[in-house]
Amino acid sequence: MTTILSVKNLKKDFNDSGQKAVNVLNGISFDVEEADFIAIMGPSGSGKSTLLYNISGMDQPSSGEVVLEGQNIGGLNQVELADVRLHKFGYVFQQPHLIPSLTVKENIILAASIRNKKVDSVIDEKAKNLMELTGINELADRDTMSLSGGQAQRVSICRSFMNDPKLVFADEPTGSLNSKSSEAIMNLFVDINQKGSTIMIVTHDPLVAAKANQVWFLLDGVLYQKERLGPWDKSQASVMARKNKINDIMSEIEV
Ligand SMILES: Nc1ncnc2c1ncn2[C@@H]1O[C@H](COP(=O)(O)OP(=O)(O)OP(=O)(O)O)[C@@H](O)[C@H]1O
Repeated sequence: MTTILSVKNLKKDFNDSGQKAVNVLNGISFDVEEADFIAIMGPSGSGKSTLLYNISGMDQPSSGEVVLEGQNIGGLNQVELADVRLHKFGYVFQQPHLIPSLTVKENIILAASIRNKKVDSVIDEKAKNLMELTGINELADRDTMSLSGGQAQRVSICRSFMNDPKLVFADEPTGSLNSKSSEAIMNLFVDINQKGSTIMIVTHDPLVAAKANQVWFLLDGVLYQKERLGPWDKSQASVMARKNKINDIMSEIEV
């Protein structure tokens, strides 16, 4: 197994206008291995999104280390960090944040085109393959304002995979979708993970978390429990067993 990301004694405090510091992450350590698919769960306010932002270069931890492929990204300047975000990480948020004046395909290739300074055939081919994989190739020239929530989220997933990210971070990617679209998006993540991508996803939904290989539970800013679920198996019995296991742990920590 190859470790991609190593997090050591990560702490995050927020200081609100001179008031007492709020300790949100209280010393979290873990390793993420290549092709892991990790769901992060925990009660509201336990620090899930804060953890995701602080390990993905979107925010600066108060202390501790985030080591990506042997490099401590805390030691990077803003330009170097932006480079890591652009080339090594992919992001999917609850809201897809697409650019309304661009088509589906233009949204997908924008960052890659800026990086390469032109739209070359490699970028074009890559976008086509991703649209094919996510089932939106027929929407390539569509105005993004006319997309359903599930379609828009597929566009944002394609966009996040254009740079072949080492690690994809997703914060409640199904949070604004109905259950059918949510399941389709999660099946897509399973598919992508089975092709070798490494994924960390924050969710409140046990059915969403059930598709991951591991579920990590946060409580009061510490990693309370890591549960290995193993490879995804879509049989009804397996789905129910995974969901029940997750619910049991959640009810234990939500008391
Ligand atoms: N920028 C900030 N300034 C001050 N406090 C913050 C900031 N961001 C988050 N917090 C606080 O940190 C705590 C954890 O927030 P976070 O959003 O990480 O929790 P969460 O587990 O993702 O919650 P939820 O499930 O409700 O989305 C909360 O008490 C929140 O108010």
